[in-house]
Amino acid sequence: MTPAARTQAAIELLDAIIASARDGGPAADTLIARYFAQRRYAGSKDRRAVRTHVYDAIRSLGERPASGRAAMLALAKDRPEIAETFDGSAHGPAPIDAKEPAALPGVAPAWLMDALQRSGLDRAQLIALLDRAPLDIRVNTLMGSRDDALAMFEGAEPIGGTVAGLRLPADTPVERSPAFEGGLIEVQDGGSQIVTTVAQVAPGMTAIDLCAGAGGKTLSLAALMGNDGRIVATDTDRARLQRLQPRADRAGVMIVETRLLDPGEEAEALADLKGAADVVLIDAPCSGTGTWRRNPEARWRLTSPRLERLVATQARLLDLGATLTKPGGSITYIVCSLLDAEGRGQVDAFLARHPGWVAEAPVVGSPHGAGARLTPASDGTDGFFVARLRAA
Ligand SMILES: C[S@@+](CC[C@H](N)C(=O)[O-])C[C@H]1O[C@@H](n2cnc3c(N)ncnc32)[C@H](O)[C@@H]1O
Repeated sequence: MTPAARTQAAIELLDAIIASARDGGPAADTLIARYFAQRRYAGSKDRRAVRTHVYDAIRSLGERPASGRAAMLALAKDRPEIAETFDGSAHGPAPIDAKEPAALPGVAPAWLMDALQRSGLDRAQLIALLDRAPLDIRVNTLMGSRDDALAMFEGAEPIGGTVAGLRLPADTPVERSPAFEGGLIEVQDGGSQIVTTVAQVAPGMTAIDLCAGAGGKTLSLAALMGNDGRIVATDTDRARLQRLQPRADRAGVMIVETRLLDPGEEAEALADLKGAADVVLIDAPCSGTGTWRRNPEARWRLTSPRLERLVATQARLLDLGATLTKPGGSITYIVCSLLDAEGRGQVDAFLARHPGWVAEAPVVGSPHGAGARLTPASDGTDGFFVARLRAA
């Protein structure tokens, strides 16, 4: 592909990503994969270059742009080599008209910037939300040690604050490595590993991972429990939950059972586990403002009504967690968002609704309200809020 054709491809992809963000369609990565699956003539260098254009544009624009062309015009303003590709050639974009509007640079939509600033993030922390995420893995201590894995990956470095985390050079082909195929490692952000330790699970416990998804944190819990005890992993998303068991098998995890929940009828499906859990982990569905490093277009998707629905679901899941916890047991509440409505405020509201419960300050990240927070700027991880709650 010529440089102009690469710019045109980025414009087309950005049009699809903008529409998908507006209409609740697939993620940018999925759309990029589909686009190139239909264009086999594009080589790996073309694909990489187009992808870089697309993500550079997404990262640089806070508000959802009007079109892919407006987004690429914004990039072209500071990058003469991109401006030159608007050359009207056969497969390239039409020349730039001086009066054409370009999208405006920014970190996030104005309403979200306000909400994040009110949640205590300063400008440097806001900008760091859009850094490029590093490649982190968790060593499965059921299969081997961190030193075993260190020896298998050139340039690997332990992640501070984790017991089994390693940071790898970008582009390390992790999923094709023998360590991955043999279950010694999983791809997992260092922050995810750190917040899971707040649950303080131990061998022999009964844990409920209420929003287990495909099991990233479930497998962490199982390793921390030494594969001894019981973990009930639940979710309302069948496709995600179905991915958990094969991952558990690969990781040698024997103590997990999965249970699919119907939205709104979670309590009925868990009636037999009332008061049974030493630990309930609630890795709640959230706006994902802490994971923009990986999904920067997510900030074009979020709306205020969607955030309100998420906050209501989180409150309902916390109340359900309280019924599942045994006397003296605890809830660990996690969101990969830095909005107080989903974190600090959510926990304050829980404590007000449940006078018998107290918050125990987690010893990770920085204290934030009754919990703690990790941020890309301060911790070099995705952004998280985590709190540990116990029936007094
Ligand atoms: C942040 S993700 C969980 C990620 C997962 N724990 C991990 O570490 O990979 C939140 C999950 O909550 C699930 N969820 C949404 N509503 C739910 C509900 N009412 N009950 C249980 N899970 C729900 C979503 O399907 C999603 O998988």
